[in-house]
Amino acid sequence: MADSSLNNMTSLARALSQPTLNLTEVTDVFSPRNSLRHSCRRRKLSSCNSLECDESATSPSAAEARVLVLNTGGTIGMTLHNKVLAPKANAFVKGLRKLPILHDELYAQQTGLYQYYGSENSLVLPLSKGYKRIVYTVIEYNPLLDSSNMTTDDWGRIGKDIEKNYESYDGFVILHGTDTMAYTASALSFMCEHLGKPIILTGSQVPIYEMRNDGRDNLLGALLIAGQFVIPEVCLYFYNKLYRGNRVTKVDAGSFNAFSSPNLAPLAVAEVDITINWDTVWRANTTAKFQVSTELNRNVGLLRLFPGITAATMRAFLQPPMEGVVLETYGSGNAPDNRPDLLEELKKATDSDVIIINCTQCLRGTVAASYATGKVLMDAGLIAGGDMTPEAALSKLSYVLAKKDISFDAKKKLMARNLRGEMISDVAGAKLCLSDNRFIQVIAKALSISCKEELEAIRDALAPPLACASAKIGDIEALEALKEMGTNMCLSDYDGRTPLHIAACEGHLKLVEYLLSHGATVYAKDRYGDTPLSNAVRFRHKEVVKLLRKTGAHFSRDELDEAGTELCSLAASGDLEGLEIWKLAGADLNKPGYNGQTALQLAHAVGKKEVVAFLVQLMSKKATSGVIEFSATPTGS
Ligand SMILES: NC(=O)C[C@H](N)C(=O)O
Repeated sequence: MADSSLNNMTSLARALSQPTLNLTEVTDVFSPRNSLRHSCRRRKLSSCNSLECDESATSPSAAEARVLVLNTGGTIGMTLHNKVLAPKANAFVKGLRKLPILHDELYAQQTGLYQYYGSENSLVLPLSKGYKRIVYTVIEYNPLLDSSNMTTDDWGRIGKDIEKNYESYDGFVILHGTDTMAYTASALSFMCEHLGKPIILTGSQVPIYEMRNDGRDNLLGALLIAGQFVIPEVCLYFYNKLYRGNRVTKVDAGSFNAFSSPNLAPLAVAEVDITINWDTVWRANTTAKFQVSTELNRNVGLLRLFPGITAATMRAFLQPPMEGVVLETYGSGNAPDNRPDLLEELKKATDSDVIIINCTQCLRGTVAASYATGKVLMDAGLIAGGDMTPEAALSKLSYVLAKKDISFDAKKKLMARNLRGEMISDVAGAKLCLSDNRFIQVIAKALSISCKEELEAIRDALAPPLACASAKIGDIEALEALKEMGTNMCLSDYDGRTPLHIAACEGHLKLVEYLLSHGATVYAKDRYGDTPLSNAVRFRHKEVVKLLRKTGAHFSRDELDEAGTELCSLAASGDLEGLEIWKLAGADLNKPGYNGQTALQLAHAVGKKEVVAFLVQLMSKKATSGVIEFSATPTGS
């Protein structure tokens, strides 16, 4: 342990002493801007000169973020009908337009927002404290549902809508009734595989149309987080807190503070500032592309143990077609060990391939094999559900049991494993404590710092530039050391540049792979609005482009807007390699440039025959997952 810390220190020291490690240089790797590119991006933002649209709102090209809102129903949009609350169709967006905290009509008009986004359901928040404009589009479901009416089919529809729109938005907000919100949030957390963007469920206890209501704050908070932070999780936002979706349960029907996450601290709190608890945020750790698995097994159920339950009740519940059961047991996962009749029913069910998960009825705590009354359940073949909520355990069963391509044993193993942060993992507790880290200790001593909060503050201040510096020279060991300190690989330097941006510029494929497997996000945008993908394209790192594409990276809307002009300039200069890499990165070669001409038309007009031939060949090939199936040597003319 001491040795490896010392090694890590050595490699960090090495990173720090590299002559190439001038931090200004590192972060300036991509600073020079092409003014044409940037003026193309700005819609009509620069013509906006009202007091509402101050300079900071209009000058940086990365100032707008897009969020898709799926309105499924719930109290937030309900009105009274015959003295009871029920959803009201086609009223929500109209209502929002009248609320200045949720829509800035002047900005929308002056920047041509409606024409640009082409939707009457597009709205825009006032400028955020972080100088972002969050433009959001609302899709209203028909019918709108009280969440008590939700089924697994509705979960599938939400999942598919997110999948369909994934590349066009920075984040997603799902408006949902509170009654079954914890179930939907849990289910979506499993259904959304390799998620890289925030999906935030919210709703309210009082309709947004009423004078005193919690809907406005909840919606505003969810939008601000979804538009400003790359939290790659299905979350639930309520009463100023952002929770991991599969950790929550509804605990209060009469309070604005309706949800609790008993076994996991909130991912963020929205107080004077929005503070993200990055140490807790789940990291994607994948190089695979986002997809939604809508296959769910409905033969699952929840059974709450109670004193005096009969064997007949147990038997009836475990009958086919039941395939998976969450047994809500007492305390730390206990059941009577003096009831052989019950234990026999459980054993018979597990022997006939019913998966039974042992979850506690307690709000807080975990299942542990500390009592004889708990051990009998393990002996009967139950799987320990750790500290999972019953909602998470049930939806996980439904998701895992529906998997077609894996064996029954593999399904049991998946149920025991932490898949999306829904339970304490095997390595829980192994998280490195900052005070163990020699590197931080040395700094702390030098600065006479002793308390944990101060140490964390130092780590958070030092880590981003150090990680970018390590990325610049391709030093995985140094990154490893930083990771051991608890550094979040998504943190950016003062230019908004993450280690992944830098590694993509440098073409360090192995390091890009490392970062992607350790929590880096492909959707990070620097202060110029550039993504790691556009950096890799600019510096012609083909393999990095392929890997980023495979992981789901795509050009941002702004980058796509200017692709035509960039392609024309490559065509004009006969830059075949440049054209190929843009195609690899997913650009549409038919996109016209600023004067309406496509790259092909331009090459033709200026007599670049080899470019014409190359483009024709390129356009006939399919670029799937960043691979174009042809050789780069152009043929014919
Ligand atoms: N507050 C709410 O949203 C409760 C409502 N019954 C629902 O779940 O849709």
